Amino acid sequence: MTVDMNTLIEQSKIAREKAYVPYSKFAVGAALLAEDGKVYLGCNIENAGYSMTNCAERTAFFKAVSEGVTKFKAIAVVADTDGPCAPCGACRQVMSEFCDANMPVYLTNLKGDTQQTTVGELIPFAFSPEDIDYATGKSKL
Ligand SMILES: O=c1ccn([C@H]2C[C@H](O)[C@@H](CO)O2)c(=O)[nH]1
Ligand SMILES: [Zn+2]
Repeated sequence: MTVDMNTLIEQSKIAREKAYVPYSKFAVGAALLAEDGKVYLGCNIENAGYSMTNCAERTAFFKAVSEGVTKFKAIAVVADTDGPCAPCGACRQVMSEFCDANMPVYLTNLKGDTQQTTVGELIPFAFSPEDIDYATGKSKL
């Protein structure tokens, strides 16, 4: 069974319910569809040392990658925002590490506004693994 956009968005709302956000109270959920059809859920996890906070999107990616899953087909992100919730720069960089530029990203909110974009649109001209020359440790750019 393939997971469609609406199912992935519903899953992201379920993920959001687990958000640990005592400081910002801004709960975010993400649902990441892996190539094999499995969905990895992520929520944001805050910390009294604010900078240790992990976003919902990266939680989902790190759960999958830590289980050996590194290929993905789509991700949905949801928050209680006026417009569709946009991922931060750190999450865009992580997306660019593991996803093709044309991978769909569904940005949504609790009201149901949905904006479909792609990883490449969110992070054009990304620094990627191909930019590093591992023989010399220097950038190829
Ligand atoms: O796309 C986003 C944007 C923000 N946050 C989290 C980080 C922090 O916990 C809270 C406020 O920035 O929202 C996410 O999880 N994903
Ligand atoms: Zn983020």
